[in-house]
This record gives sequence, C-alpha cells and structure tokens, in this order.
Amino acid sequence: MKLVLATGNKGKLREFRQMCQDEVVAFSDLLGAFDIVEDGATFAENALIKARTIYKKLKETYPSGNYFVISDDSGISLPVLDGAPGIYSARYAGEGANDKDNLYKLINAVKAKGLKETPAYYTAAIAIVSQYGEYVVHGWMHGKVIDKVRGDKGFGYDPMFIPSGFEKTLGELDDEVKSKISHRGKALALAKPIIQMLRRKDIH
Ligand SMILES: O=c1[nH]c(=O)c2ncn([C@@H]3O[C@H](COP(=O)(O)OP(=O)(O)OP(=O)(O)O)[C@@H](O)[C@H]3O)c2[nH]1
Ligand SMILES: [Mg+2]
Repeated sequence: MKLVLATGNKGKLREFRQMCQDEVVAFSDLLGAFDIVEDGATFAENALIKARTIYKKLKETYPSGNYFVISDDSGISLPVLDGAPGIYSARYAGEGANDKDNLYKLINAVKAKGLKETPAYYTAAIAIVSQYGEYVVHGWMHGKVIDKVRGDKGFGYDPMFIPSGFEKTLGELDDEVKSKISHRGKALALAKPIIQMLRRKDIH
C-alpha cells in the first residue's frame, strides 16, 4: 500500500521522508502539481481538505490503486499577536508570499511590539484519508521567536525560532534534532500506529 503525501512543500516532504521508514510518494509524482484551496477554519480542517482532495483525485486517476493519503497543515502562533499568523502562516505576507517574505514580516511584527523575543509555538495537524476511514492527529512545539535570522537549515520561520530548552534556532539545528522535538515529529508519532493499523487491514 502506497503512502502518498498531499503536500507541495519541499521542506515537509524532506522531513516526512526522514521520519518515516516507509516509502513516501509526493502526490505531484502521481497527479502532477496543483494548488489546493485551504479554506478551513482550523489546522485539522485544512489538513482534511488537502488529504481528501488528493485521495479523491487518486481514486479517479488510479481506480484500482492501493494507497492512503497523509497531509500536514501547520503554522506558527505568537500569543503576543493573538495567535497570528496561525493557520495563515503560509500566506502571512499575502497570497503568493514566499518563506522569506513571511519570515521578515513576522520579524517586523515582533520588532513593532518593541520586543527582542517573545513566546511562540508551532502546531501541526496530520490527516490520514484511506478506504477504511479518516483520522487527524496533532503535535505542538513550544519555544520563542527572536527579532533576527540565525542559520539556514529547516524552512519557513525556523531561522527565528528557538525551541524550549535550546539556545540555537531551528535554522542552526540539524533536521534530526528538529524531528525529535517538532510539532510534525510529535504528530507523526501519533500517526504511526494508525499507519500500521491501515497496513494490517490491507494484509488481512
Ligand atoms: O519554519 C517552519 N518550520 C516548520 O516546521 C513549519 N511548519 C509549518 N510552517 C509554516 O507554516 C506554513 C504551513 O502552511 P501549510 O500547512 O498550508 O503548508 P504549505 O502551504 O507550505 O504546503 P502544503 O502542505 O499546504 O502543500 C509553512 O509554509 C511555514 O510557513 C513551518 N515553518
Ligand atoms: Mg498550504
């Protein structure tokens, strides 16, 4: 049974591949690349929208295929900004904004509050859509953001985010370290038993 990832984000794909023993196929390799409208009100709703869209298209394109779809909707929230950018993290600096635009907009928002650092947390909702049912799990990573960029690892807001208990930003820490403590890593740890269950169902 194929595990198809419903994301167009290369950073997420890299992290999923590193964290899953199973082979992970990007949906664009099977269906070509396209955008999905994420108009849900929560991370969970958006994750389900993405996974359902890809599952439906796969069923239309490969009716006898054997697969399940996994998606990730995630973002960073700052209590000092009433939880922004939250579910709008990918388009914080506007539709079509890239990671750098979003990163510098958030740095400027922190500075505009007269702060050098402030608490922040990442949320990830992972949805799994399969012929047996739909599942959603969550993970969080708490820490703080600073008013500057440090390091070039990770993606998105990582160069300004310092996880609790660390001195370095995620831009300075290796992917292996990030995976152990990240919102995505924690959500995936909860998703793994579901994935195993789906594989067992597939066998019997
Ligand atoms: O520095 C970061 N490290 C992370 O670990 C992380 N996780 C999420 N984010 C931010 O939140 C948006 C998600 O939005 P999002 O879930 O809609 O994803 P996306 O649009 O990039 O891809 P897709 O999966 O929807 O295709 C992303 O673009 C990033 O800006 C992160 N930033
Ligand atoms: Mg998105």
